[in-house]
Amino acid sequence: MQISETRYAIDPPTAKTLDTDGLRKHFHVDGLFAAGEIKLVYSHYDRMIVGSAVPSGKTLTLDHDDATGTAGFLDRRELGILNIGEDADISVQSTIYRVAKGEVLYVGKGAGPVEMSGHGRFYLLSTPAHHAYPTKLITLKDARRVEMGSRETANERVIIQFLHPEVHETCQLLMGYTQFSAGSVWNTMPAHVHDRRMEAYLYYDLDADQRVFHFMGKPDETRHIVMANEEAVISPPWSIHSGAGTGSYTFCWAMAGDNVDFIDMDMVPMEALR
Ligand SMILES: O=C[C@H](O)[C@@H](O)CC(=O)C(=O)O
Ligand SMILES: [Zn+2]
Repeated sequence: MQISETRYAIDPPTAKTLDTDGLRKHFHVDGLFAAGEIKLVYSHYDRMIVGSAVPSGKTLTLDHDDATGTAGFLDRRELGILNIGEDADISVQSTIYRVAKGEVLYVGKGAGPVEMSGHGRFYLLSTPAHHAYPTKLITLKDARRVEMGSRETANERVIIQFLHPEVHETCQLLMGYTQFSAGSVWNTMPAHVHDRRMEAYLYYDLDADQRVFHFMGKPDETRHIVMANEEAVISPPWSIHSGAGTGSYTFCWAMAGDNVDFIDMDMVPMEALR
């Protein structure tokens, strides 16, 4: 079953009036990774769709959703799929891709139905597309690694870039995940914004009894959202997106917008944060 939900784009003056429930209703995404289901959340920020598919040994097909107003889901969209579960198969245009945990399958515009099977836990990200780039399995070996942070500031981590112009060209979807050195728990601090691009995070590989405090908001009007394992959060283009975990975790980041320039960020000086 495919469940679609729409999240409208909230502006900064509205965001600052929201209480905990209001913030969660607009930005926090839970209930993903339900067994036997495809779940999709349609965000009006750059029309990114964030979702999941858990075939649970059967086959789930992503083919159509009324939300896109097209016959086929991928008629005018591209798709990135990250497997956070067991190695599993995805079939696109009669080719079967064996996707291991930590690998990303890019599916280009116009590729048709996507059949997911086995015991994968697939995280789905889709954005509008204007060109058909080839469908490709991107392995850890293909991905680009950028080391950041230090032990002293508890943010020693590696940013592993899968959908990035130097790895595999896409229309607007940029995607990868960040892993930490033992004991490092802070992501994306010093914080940044990029008003040209929105971003979505999925926190995973977090123990069930641990949480990540995810920070959002304009730099001078920050809020936090408490995140459990396998929960996602939508970051508006004007918002910081940073988090600190009470335990170890990995997170998948994905962006869409005007450019595909990963390093195009406006860094926020510490003294500007409030
Ligand atoms: O714009 C880039 C994104 O916020 C993330 O890639 C940041 C990140 O993975 C990190 O600092 O760990
Ligand atoms: Zn960012």
